[in-house]
This record gives sequence, C-alpha cells and structure tokens, in this order.
Amino acid sequence: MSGAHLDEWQRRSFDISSGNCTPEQTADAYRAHILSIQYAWASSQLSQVGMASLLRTYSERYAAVLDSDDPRTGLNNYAESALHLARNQRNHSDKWESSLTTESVLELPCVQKMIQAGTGGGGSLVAPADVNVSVGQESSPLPAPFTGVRSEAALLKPIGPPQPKTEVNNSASNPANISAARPRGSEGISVNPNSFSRPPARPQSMFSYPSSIPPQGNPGPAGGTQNYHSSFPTSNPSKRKNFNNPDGGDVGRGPHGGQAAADPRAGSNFKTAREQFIVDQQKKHSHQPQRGQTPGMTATVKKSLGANRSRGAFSKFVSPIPRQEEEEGGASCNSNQEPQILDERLKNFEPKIIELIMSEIMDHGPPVAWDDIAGLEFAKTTIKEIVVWPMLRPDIFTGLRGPPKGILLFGPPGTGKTLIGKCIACQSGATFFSISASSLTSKWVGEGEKMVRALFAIARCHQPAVIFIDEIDSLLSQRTDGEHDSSRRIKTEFLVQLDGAATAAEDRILVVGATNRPQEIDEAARRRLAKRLYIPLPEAAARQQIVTNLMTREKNQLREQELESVVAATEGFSGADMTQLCREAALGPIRSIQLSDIATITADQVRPILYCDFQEALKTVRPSVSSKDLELYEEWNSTFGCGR
Ligand SMILES: Nc1ncnc2c1ncn2[C@@H]1O[C@H](COP(=O)(O)OP(=O)(O)OP(=O)(O)O)[C@@H](O)[C@H]1O
Ligand SMILES: [Mg+2]
Repeated sequence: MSGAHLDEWQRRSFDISSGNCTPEQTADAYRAHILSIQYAWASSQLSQVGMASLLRTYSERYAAVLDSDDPRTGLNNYAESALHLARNQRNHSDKWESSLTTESVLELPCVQKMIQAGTGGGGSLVAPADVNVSVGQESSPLPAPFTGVRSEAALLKPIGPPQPKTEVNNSASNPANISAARPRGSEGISVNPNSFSRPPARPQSMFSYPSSIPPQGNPGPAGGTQNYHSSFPTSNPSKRKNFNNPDGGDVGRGPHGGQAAADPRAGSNFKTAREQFIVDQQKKHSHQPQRGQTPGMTATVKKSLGANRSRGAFSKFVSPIPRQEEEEGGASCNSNQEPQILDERLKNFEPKIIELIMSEIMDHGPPVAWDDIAGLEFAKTTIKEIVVWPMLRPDIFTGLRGPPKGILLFGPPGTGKTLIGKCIACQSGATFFSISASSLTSKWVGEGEKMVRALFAIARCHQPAVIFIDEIDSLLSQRTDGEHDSSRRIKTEFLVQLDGAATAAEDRILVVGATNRPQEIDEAARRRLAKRLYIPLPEAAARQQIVTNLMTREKNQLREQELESVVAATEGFSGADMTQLCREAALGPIRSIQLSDIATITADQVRPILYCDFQEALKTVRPSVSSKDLELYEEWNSTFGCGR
C-alpha cells in the first residue's frame, strides 16, 4: 500500500483497538478498511491471495458489528442509527426561542390583572397555596382552584419571595398537585408523539420556557417540570405558529426537552423501513378477515348489503357485491373501524347464505301506491288492516286483534297479485323480502332448508318484516310420495318456520304468498296462510280506472261514451289484459303513419289515440282467463277464501 493509505490504515486500526469507538465508528472504520484493500488490489499493490484473505477477515468483523444485537458493540440496525443522527439535525424552527420570560409574562396586563384579583380579591381566585411548583430556581405555590388557563398563570406566578427550594410537590397523595389542577389533555406538548400527528382541534397558544432557565426537579409522569406550555395569549402569533406545527418542530426538543429528549423521534412522522413494514403487515391482516372470517358471524364485518340500505322505493340501489375500489380504497379506513357485529341470532348461518337472502330485500323498482291498483277494494282494505295499521300501531293490534302471520293472494293470472306485493313493499314501511321459490331451492342437498331457516332468522332480525313469496305454489305444492326428498324437506322446513312465525306473538313477521294455482297448495300450508284473499278479475269500474290511468299519460281523444264502450267490450279481461289492450291501441296512431314518414315525423305530429284504435286492438287482444278457469277460482274462493 502507498504511504498515505498505510497511515490511514494504522490510524483506523488504532482507533478500533482503543475501544473508545462507538459501534458506528467501528463499522465505518471497517468499511474504510475494506475499501482500502480493494483499492490496493486494484492498483496491484496486493496479491489476489492477500486481498482475499484480508477481505474475508475485515468483512467478517464488519458484519459482526452490523449484525450484533448488543447495543454496546453492534449496530443491529445501521439504518436506524444513521437516521437517528439525521433526525437529530436541527432545523430552522429549532432556533426559535420565545421572547417570553418569567418576568415578561408577569408583566403582561392579563397576568397582572389575575395576580391582583388573586391577591387583593379576598382570595376568590387564590386558594391557600398548597402546591409548590418549581420553575428553574423559582418555587411558586399553585392555587388549587386554578385550572385550565388560570392554572397555567398560577404556574408562573411567583407569590412571595423566590425561595431556593427546587421541589415539585407532585405526589399522588396531594389532591391539588399539578396533574389534578391541569386537565390531562392539556399536558404534554411533546410527551405524546401522537399529539403531533394532527393539528390540535382548538388552536392553543403555547410557549417554551427560555433555555436559560433549565427545568429541574422531579420530572414526574403526570406533568412535573418537563412540560412548559401556557394558554396565555402571547404577543407574537407568528412565533406561536411554529409551536403549533403538527410535525412537532422544536416543541419540547433540545437540550432541555425532558421526556422529549429521551425519545428523539417524538414529533417526527418518519418511520424506518422496518416500522413501515410492520404497519403494512398489520394493515394487511386487519382487513383480510373480511372475506375469510367465516366461522361464526359474531365477528364478521357487516357488509353494506340490503340491510344497511335505507329502505324505500326511492332509495338508491346498492349492489350487494362489494366494489373493487371499496375493498381496496376503503381497506385502510375499514381497518381502523370497529367491525360491526351481526346479530347473535345469525351466528349459526353461513355468511354466503345470509348474503344471498339479504340481496333479496326489495327496496328498488318503481313505487306503487294503493291508488295504482284499480278495484280490489276489499282486498286492499283487508291488507291495509293486516299489514299497514299493525305496523303503525303494534300496541293496539295485540292479543286477538293481532294480525295474521300469513296471507295468501290467489286469483286468475294478471289480476294484480304481484302488484299488491310491490305496493306492500312501498307502503308498509316494513323490511320487504321478495323471495322467489328458485332462490330457496338449491341443487345442494340440505342447502334449501338452510336458506329457509336463514330467511326467517334474518326477517326476525329486521322486524317488522314482510316475506313475499310469489308463485308460492311451486314451493308449497302438495307433498306427494314420488317427489324428491330435498323439495319435501324444504316444504317441511317452511311449514315449521311459518308455524314458528305464527305462534311467536311478539314477532312481527308477515308471510304473503301469491299464486294463481291455489288448489295446488299443500293443505298444511293453506292452514298457515290464514287470510286467503281472492284477487278476482277487475269489474267494469276497475277496468275503466285502468284505461283512464294509462290514457292520462298518453295523448288521446277518448270521449266518455267511447271509454264506456271499451269497458263494456272488455268483460272477462284481467288487469294485465287491459294493459295489453291499451298498449295495442297506443300503437294505432303509429301504424297510421306512412312508412316513408316514419323516419322524419316529430313526436308532436303523431296523432292522438282514438276510439277506433281500441276497436282495432279489441280484434287482437283476447281475455287470457277462460270462464272455466274462473269457475275453479270462484269455487276455491267459496271453499277456502276469506272474502265475502
Ligand atoms: N288491479 C289492477 N290495477 C292496475 N293494474 C293492474 C291490475 N291488475 C293487473 N294490472 C296490470 O297487470 C300487470 C300484471 O299484474 P300482476 O303481475 O300483478 O298479476 P298477477 O296477479 O301477479 O299475475 P300472475 O298470477 O300471472 O302472476 C300489472 O303490471 C299491471 O300493469
Ligand atoms: Mg304474479
């Protein structure tokens, strides 16, 4: 090696062997050694063998310093140590010092006023001094009732001549010690690093004690002398600004930083890679269970499915499937949130099943009012009596007046049974489950019964609830010998649940079934659907109302007599047939337009709907219910129906 290199080498070797080096200096020296070896080899001052041997030796020693867990001899985390140095760098805000001194504070008019009030006002503000607070070499008795702003003033107010005593009476036995006199939240401008993570909710004016007066005495955990701040209005707001710096700045740091000095990172948001890694891992694990946490629903995070939504016809549809960005973006906030606990009663059900049922809660679609249903006055009144009023006044509808737990709407197709279901959903104010038979049946053996059980359990959690099962005959048809075992079990489970709902008086669950094949319903189910309402074909007045309702939305020139003629000509038509007739008639004006004009004609130029369009439509639209079928419904109604 060259002479200069050798000198350096010797100096470093001497430093290392002297034992006075810090681990950082030792590591630096070994690293410099390694570089010297490489340099000497590169400039052919060292043989290959010599270089290899030396490199091995010093690399091992260097690694030993880096990897050692012993803080006296090793670094363990070199980056940590290096950053520690960086963090200790003072910035320009460190240079700031408050112009306030004990003397200048005492000269402030507001402080003077308080002193006068305290000493001359018959002791209204100043209680017998029973606490001595040392500030530097000064010792001040702390008036007991001084809290908040006043306590801060008292901290600084020398009453009586300064004594040489440097003692903080901070014992727990003294009820009027500093921690008791000061609200906890106001203490520690530098103690709690979290207090720097966000700016204080209320701007506080604080000042640091001049460095010329070092804090002394017992730095007790509940305050003591290490924290110097005041709510005094200071004369220099720009100086205060630095103090309120959420990043910590110089608050409480420096040579007299008390506890802050013990934790040099207090007030810094910087994290080492290792700390960041741990935080990332925690975040990752904290939101992983959202999907995987299946066993027991008690700790499962409630997703924003139907149950969370505000119900009502106008509420915005929320997809039951959590969106990608919600999962990703919301993860960090979710991880901080307390997971909502689902109902204890649902803990035995699989989340998948609960999710499926929740997604069937109906709270969207066009709103339907009772007036939109033409005719059917008896059915409407009965339903209002059973569904709406008991929901409004559960206290009156008790005992024998308690509403039935099951309704069956039966009648020819297209008479408005499903429409009534939708109307109940909109008007009842209850949680409305619109369940199709297909969603309750599953190809997996045993799943169907679970679904039925879960449906009723969820409804019980969301009372008052209406479970509407359209085409209920497909679910509760007569049990026959030849039928599949699983469908039989579903039926049985349904009957059991229906029975449970019927017998539990306090449960406010109503099952509404609709069918156009009432004769196929199992007799046990029929019994449980106690109120069986016939939804007949619309009468003349109802048919007229349907046509009028539909025509008001269209341009038409239908006179009163013409309308009556249409009504008279539609005897035996169902509500759905009437709607179909109006649709056909509405196409009449379009059909009268020349093909060549259809591309250019404006909406205003289309002629209104006329009686002749209805006449034409009547040629093609026929009633969908035969009189023979009608007889069957009438007969079933007279046997099992609850109508008059
Ligand atoms: N009473 C009524 N008042 C107004 N519109 C009606 C009425 N009945 C039927 N309609 C019209 O007929 C359409 C079909 O009615 P809905 O689906 O309620 O019949 P349904 O009784 O459920 O038939 P299905 O037994 O075949 O299921 C409705 O969308 C509505 O436009
Ligand atoms: Mg229907």
